[in-house]
Amino acid sequence: MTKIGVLALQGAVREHIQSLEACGVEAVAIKRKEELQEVDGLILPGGESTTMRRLIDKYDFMDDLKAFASSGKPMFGTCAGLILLAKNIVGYDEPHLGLMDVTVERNSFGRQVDSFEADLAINGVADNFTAVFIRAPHIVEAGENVEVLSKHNGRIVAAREGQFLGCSFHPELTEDHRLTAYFVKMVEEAKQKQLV
Ligand SMILES: NC(=O)CC[C@H](N)C(=O)O
Repeated sequence: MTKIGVLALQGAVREHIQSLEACGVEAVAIKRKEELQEVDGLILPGGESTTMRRLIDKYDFMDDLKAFASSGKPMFGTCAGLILLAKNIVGYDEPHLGLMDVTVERNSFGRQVDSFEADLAINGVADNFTAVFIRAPHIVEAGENVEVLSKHNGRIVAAREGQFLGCSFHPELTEDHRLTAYFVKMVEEAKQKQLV
């Protein structure tokens, strides 16, 4: 059975686990780097990217997360998780994981509006997806191999580059599991390829 991990250092872990289970796969909270070996794909949840980065360093996850990516297994970064995945972060000299060819800007929907909902069209996923944004980043620039999946008010809020999927919002906070299901499919396809 396909098994997907959710990095459980901080942030919205339980809701992602429930969403994955609703999609019919086994889901595990990853608290130790050794546990990465058990899973076929990984979700980096929303939360606070600077805190998550601190915990990645504290629990010595960095090399193992990069090795996970090098093995070709899919990774899905949501909100703070997208910031962790990005190769460039506006205002920072260094990225965190630096895996996905996008530039992101943190807290980029204005300070007055901490959170809001928007109906999005997401390519290959849904025509009408209610997305919850919480102090969300957006993708300022996407590399040539990045497929833009969704925009909100002209700003890129979901994208895919091969094994990497990222979104600005929190897909785990509603009962709509279609974006999680899209990631599950990515993981199943990658797993299939490795078996052949
Ligand atoms: N909901 C979220 O994940 C917010 C992300 C947070 N603003 C950050 O920069 O890490």
